[in-house]
Amino acid sequence: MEEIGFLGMGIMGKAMAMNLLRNGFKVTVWNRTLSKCDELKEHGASVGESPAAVVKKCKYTIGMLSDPSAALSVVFDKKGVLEEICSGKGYIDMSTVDAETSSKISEAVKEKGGDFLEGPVSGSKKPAEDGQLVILAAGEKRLYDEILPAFDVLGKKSFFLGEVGNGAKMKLVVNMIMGSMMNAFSEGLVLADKSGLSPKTLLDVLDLGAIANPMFKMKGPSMIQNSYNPAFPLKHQQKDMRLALALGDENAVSMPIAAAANEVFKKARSTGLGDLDFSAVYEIFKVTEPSA
Ligand SMILES: NC(=O)C1=CN([C@@H]2O[C@H](COP(=O)(O)OP(=O)(O)OC[C@H]3O[C@@H](n4cnc5c(N)ncnc54)[C@H](OP(=O)(O)O)[C@@H]3O)[C@@H](O)[C@H]2O)C=CC1
Ligand SMILES: O=CC(=O)O
Repeated sequence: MEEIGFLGMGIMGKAMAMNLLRNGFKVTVWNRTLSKCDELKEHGASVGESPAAVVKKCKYTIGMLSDPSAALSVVFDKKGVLEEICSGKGYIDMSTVDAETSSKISEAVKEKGGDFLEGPVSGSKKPAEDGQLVILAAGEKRLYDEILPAFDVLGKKSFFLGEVGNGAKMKLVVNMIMGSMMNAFSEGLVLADKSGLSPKTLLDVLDLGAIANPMFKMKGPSMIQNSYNPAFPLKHQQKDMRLALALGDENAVSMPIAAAANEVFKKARSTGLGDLDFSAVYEIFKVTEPSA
């Protein structure tokens, strides 16, 4: 397969690029904070000096950026993707963004003759390291077919969902549910504790019943030890709730549960928990109001 460019060496980008390298792909990486490319370089990656330089060198370039403004910035800014994208090249944005952001990027790339695919992923740091992501692609089907060998390394399953925006929307729906679940889970852990039950026993009970799931199983034990090493940063989960609520607004869908969960994530961000794992929202539920 052709050399792959990779923009964004955050938690996910680094794990994904490393995985491609491990599986024999030639990879050229770029990150705004250049030092985050060092480890990749030690494992055989080349380093590009700008997104434009990476796109110039590679037939396919993947972006994995924090949010809509970062995703737009690497494409539209000086020395961005648009300066070098052209016919015969493809840009694949795997960041979690809204459909409007994705469409803006798609239109600009297509105007230059390039192909565009969105491919947000479900699954966190560990699935990214293990090539077990779920890829929610949409956009140019030809590019999807061409990039599939790389997707097969990055993920356990890829979906092609049709027109640009459908991948973004699917990802936001999934993360809206996940964020609401994390709030309910946190509330339950606190309720168990305050009513004299063992949170650890609650985890065991949950894991044997109909609402057992990998997220409770993976996050629960570290949460009850107040440990929130970031796999999925809380600030990104709050961004996803915000974007999902906007999607609800557009479609006149009432979302009281997600809206309440978003408020708690906002509170967590405002108290300095944004860079911790999203499970740190548990800390907000633990705070007891002073009695009158
Ligand atoms: N972590 C997870 O479990 C998952 C995350 N996602 C999504 O994947 C995306 C990346 O997440 P994750 O890796 O965790 O995030 P990180 O915060 O670890 O990394 C964010 C990346 O975006 C870059 N960035 C931020 N702002 C800009 C900017 N203005 N210009 C250029 N680059 C910028 C950062 O560069 P710098 O190093 O210079 O700050 C960094 O490379 C997000 O959209 C997230 O919602 C999806 C599934 C799971
Ligand atoms: O977006 C986060 C995830 O775990 O999926």
